[in-house]
Amino acid sequence: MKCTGWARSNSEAHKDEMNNYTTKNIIILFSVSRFELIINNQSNPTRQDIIDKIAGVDALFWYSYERLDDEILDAAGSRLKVVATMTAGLNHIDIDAFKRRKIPLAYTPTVLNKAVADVAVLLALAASRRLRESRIHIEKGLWSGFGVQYLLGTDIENSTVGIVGFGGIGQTVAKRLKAFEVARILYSGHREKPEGKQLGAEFVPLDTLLRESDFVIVSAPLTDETKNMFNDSTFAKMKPTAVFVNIARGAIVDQDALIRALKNGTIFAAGLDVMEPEPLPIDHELLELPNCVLMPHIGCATFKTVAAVAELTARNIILGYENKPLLTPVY
Ligand SMILES: O=C(O)[C@H](O)CO
Repeated sequence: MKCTGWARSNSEAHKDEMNNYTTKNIIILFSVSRFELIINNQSNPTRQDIIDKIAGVDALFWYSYERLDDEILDAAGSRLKVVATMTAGLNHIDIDAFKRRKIPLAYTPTVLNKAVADVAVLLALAASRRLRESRIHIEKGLWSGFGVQYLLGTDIENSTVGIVGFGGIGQTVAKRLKAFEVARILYSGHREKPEGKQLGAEFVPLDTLLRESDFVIVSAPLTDETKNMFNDSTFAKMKPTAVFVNIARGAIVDQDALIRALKNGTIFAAGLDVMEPEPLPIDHELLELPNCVLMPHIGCATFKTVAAVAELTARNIILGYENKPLLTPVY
């Protein structure tokens, strides 16, 4: 049995990390199930690199945002029995192609909720307390000492926080926010969730959320409906003191509109773990904005979480190969 894994690591350090903390468990799991594991250690494999190497595998362990579609499934060939993506997001996958071919497909919801929610809170605090600007002040010698008006930020205590997309990650963010004694948690989405009441969160229309929130945190999946959902008109509805956080997918935001909103003071600040494109070019305008805190899409990147996500992916592959029900099937 052959299974191929594709890492998206783009630095030697990241690769070592993968090897030490993630691949070790996977190798053990696969070897006891008598899989031959072909590990791709190539930094930034191109689509063609992937296509060239996956012919004849029984399973794909997908750790990449490369589109997973008919072309890839054709390249893998008729032996392919199961595919598992090491992501909670599914926007890079043509799910219909899997359904048509009846190939089991697994993903990794839930296990990364806490790590990603932590990053949402981290970015909310970092942006509201002007972390990037503060660092610039120190580096450039602009720190002139104590000043009553110096680098004032906005408080999270007693604030209204709006969460757009109240799935597992959004709900975990709400749990964490309790510790900060926020005044209200609002959420929007397709429907009211039973967990909302338990968490003391109010289901409101998006416009209400935008108008009333001091922090707007996006944790919705990227779909045709959410693509560019944050644009000039959405930002215009937000408070000029609002902090915008995105830990979901960059394409949910019209990034040029966000840059305008940050430059013009339409909103106060932003914290982003995701952007477009990824990796962000080093001369991108987002990097020049003092009121924008950026992280390179590492929401789930803790040693423990990545290991758990990798293990779940491997277990799904083994189950799928043995024709058993997947732990976390996509469909
Ligand atoms: O979809 C996911 O799993 C997250 O974006 C982690 O990278």
